[in-house]
Amino acid sequence: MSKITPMMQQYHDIKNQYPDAFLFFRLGDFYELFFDDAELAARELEITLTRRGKGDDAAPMCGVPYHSAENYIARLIDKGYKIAICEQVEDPQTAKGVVKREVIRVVTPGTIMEERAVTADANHYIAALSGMDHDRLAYVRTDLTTGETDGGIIGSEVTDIEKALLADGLREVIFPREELPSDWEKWLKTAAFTISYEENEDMPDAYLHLYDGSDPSVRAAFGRMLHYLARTQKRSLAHLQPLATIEPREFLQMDVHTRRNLELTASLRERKKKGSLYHLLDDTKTAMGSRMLHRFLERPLANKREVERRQTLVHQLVDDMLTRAQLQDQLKNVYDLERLAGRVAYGNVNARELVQLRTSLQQVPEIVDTLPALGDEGVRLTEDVDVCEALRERLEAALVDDPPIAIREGGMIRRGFHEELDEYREASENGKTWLSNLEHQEREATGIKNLKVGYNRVFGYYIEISKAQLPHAPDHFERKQTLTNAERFITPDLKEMENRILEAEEKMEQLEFDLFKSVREETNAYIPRLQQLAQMIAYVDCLQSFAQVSEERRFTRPRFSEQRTMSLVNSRHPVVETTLERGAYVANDVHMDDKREQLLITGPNMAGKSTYMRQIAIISVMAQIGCFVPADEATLPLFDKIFTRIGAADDLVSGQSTFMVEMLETEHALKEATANSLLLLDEIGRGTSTYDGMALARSIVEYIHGHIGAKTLFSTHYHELTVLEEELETLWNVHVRAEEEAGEVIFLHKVEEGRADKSYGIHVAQLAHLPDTVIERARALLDEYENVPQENGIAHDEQLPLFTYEEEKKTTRSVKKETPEDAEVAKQIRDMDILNITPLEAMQAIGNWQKQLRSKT
Ligand SMILES: Nc1ncnc2c1ncn2[C@@H]1O[C@H](COP(=O)(O)OP(=O)(O)OP(=O)(O)O)[C@@H](O)[C@H]1O
Repeated sequence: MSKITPMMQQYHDIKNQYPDAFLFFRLGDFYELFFDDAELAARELEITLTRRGKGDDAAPMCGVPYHSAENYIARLIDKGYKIAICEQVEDPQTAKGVVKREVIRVVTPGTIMEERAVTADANHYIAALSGMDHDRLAYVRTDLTTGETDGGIIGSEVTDIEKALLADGLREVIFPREELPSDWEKWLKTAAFTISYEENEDMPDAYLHLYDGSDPSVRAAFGRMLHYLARTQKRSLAHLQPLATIEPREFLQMDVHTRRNLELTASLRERKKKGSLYHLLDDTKTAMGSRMLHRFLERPLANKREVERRQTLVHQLVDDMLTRAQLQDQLKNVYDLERLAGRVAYGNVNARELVQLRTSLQQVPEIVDTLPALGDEGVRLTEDVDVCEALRERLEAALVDDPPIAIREGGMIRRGFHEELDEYREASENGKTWLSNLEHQEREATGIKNLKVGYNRVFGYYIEISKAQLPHAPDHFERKQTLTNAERFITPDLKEMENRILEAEEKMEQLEFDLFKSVREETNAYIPRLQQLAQMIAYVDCLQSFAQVSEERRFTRPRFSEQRTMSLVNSRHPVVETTLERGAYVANDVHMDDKREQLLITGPNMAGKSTYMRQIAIISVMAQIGCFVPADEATLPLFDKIFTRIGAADDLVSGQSTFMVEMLETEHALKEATANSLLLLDEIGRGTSTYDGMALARSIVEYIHGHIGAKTLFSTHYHELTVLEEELETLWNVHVRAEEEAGEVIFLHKVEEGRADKSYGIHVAQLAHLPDTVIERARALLDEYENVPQENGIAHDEQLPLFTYEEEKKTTRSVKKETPEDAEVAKQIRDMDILNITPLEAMQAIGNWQKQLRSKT
């Protein structure tokens, strides 16, 4: 380190302060990265790695041009990295020694503001936690682009955190640097967000007004957030909004699996908006409206008054098509006020964006005038909003209609706004007129027809004469530059005018920039009012979208039942319906009340059991966000929680056995559900042996019946369970009907009372084109099983022997005698600890058993 240059010393000093970020070190027109940063960035960004210096001291280096840095930064952020941006903070021309450099901002996944890195219709959250050592944990969540902040108290288990925080768009979480509970460590390893640390959790004085609650943990989490933001952003956070305390009881609670399973905001397989309920309901006209809809879906309400408030407006908007159309037109001209306000606070808004703000404000009075047509609720929305008229007028007076993006090159400020500016402008324009007259005059005076007046950066204004005409050049022309075919001259008058023009232009640009900054400052003072306006507009946009979609798709206004009755006539799954031809979806009724709390659903594979269950949950969610629902008539309980145990698509990733996950989720549901909850359990117990599975399924149903009383839909292939209807008072059998015609199964998708008479597994296998030999053999076996005489006296259908242990033993013996190889394989299967093996190990084990069994023939 002895020969280290002062600049590299400066680099190391700064880098040491930002060990967990790429240091973008400004050197002239480039940001350079060195050492490990350089090697990693070169790999991640696929840019060339070079070296600075020679021999052993040579430092690996790579760089990106500063004018395209935003792009590279966005790519690194996307991969979860942080970037400390280190600028030259003094003029290199006048600096003594090494130019002074400072980190002006640390860009992190949760704090990036740049337009290209944020999605218009999604929030991007950064969260902070506090109170890890207690059994209650506080969180605060902020979207820095819009300034929205919420928070509250949750339990300290991973599932609690997931429920509160793991919305789509969580990009970064700030922790204190202390021991974390061990199950957290495991969870964090698979986390899709960036982890950051901040120790200080004292609420900074400047922000005290943002939290008016009294909870010390929430205050601490908010303090942690603010310190982290201050440390990384190093600028005003004036656009942060007061913290909205989230009271879980006010909302319909769903865990992460449930939200994913129901495909509320993203499709299950591809995790895309398309195919989700969000996509279906989103006919919003503004990005703010679209983001609010997303938040509605993440947190449906459990507060009836609030739901009905939304419903009332949606109802009005459905009925009053004219007002709806008017609002839609008005909303189309409203830009993203929330993010514009954020950029104003951040000091990186440009004149074009302020014009967008102005255009939006010009729409507001019309929207405010339209809303009262929607009755009392419409009027209520217009109360307390400030239409920011003075700001609108100021922006109208100050800014031209189509300003450039650059803010230092003039062309932004309207004539008549500022006297001095107008004078400079006039001077510059007069000068230009003088110049264009000059060309004409000199042509006349000299008789040179192709004489030209031109401008270049090096020589300024000049008069150009072609070589052939040179002899006619008058004496007072001073020669300045010689080209191949022409000669360029200046005159004293020309130079004087040039000075006047350039001086005026330089002053003009500086003055325009100053004026722009002062207008931006003035806008700053309106931020809270703009945010409030943005909320109102987003709300109206969201509800008009509900109304539009409800009308187009023939949704109906649901009523809420105090008696916890659910009665749906001709209900549909709104998303599946759109994937089928018009009219192909089979609508179904649902009836549940306090005498009919659990429905046991049987029916063949592919009949539509899962769809029916999801449909009920989705309709409940739609009702609780204030939207109409896909049914002819709908009465619903106001649920407090929804639990689902459907499918296993995500389970493989977590490394846990599918059955274990199923049991963990069931445990969670049984512990948390109340009589006001909705439970969807799809084929519980199918992941273990028939005997085990059926026993578990039965005891779970009994438990829900006896201890919880939640509205429950339970689908099963264990037809034996249908006898429960006789034992459990509030449990009823329903089935999805299918018919057999000429050996083919026809799915009717119709849900009817009573149990299914038959399973159609082999038909479905046939539909899936399994080899004919397999199908025929299966049919023969089925016949054989079905014809085994019944001994144990249980009332059951034709399919039962397949699932009865005693029968299985019997039939197995009748088919083939057990060999020593069979016994050995059976022992290995019995001894296997399936909770502690990977899917790959399971595959290998099956492969071995196959080998053993095949070797005996
Ligand atoms: N009501 C309906 N009307 C029309 N088509 C439907 C209806 N319900 C389901 N379907 C169609 O049937 C397919 C299978 O439905 P679903 O997955 O719900 O069956 P399932 O009974 O749960 O099957 P499995 O027991 O194999 O899981 C769906 O993808 C859908 O295309």
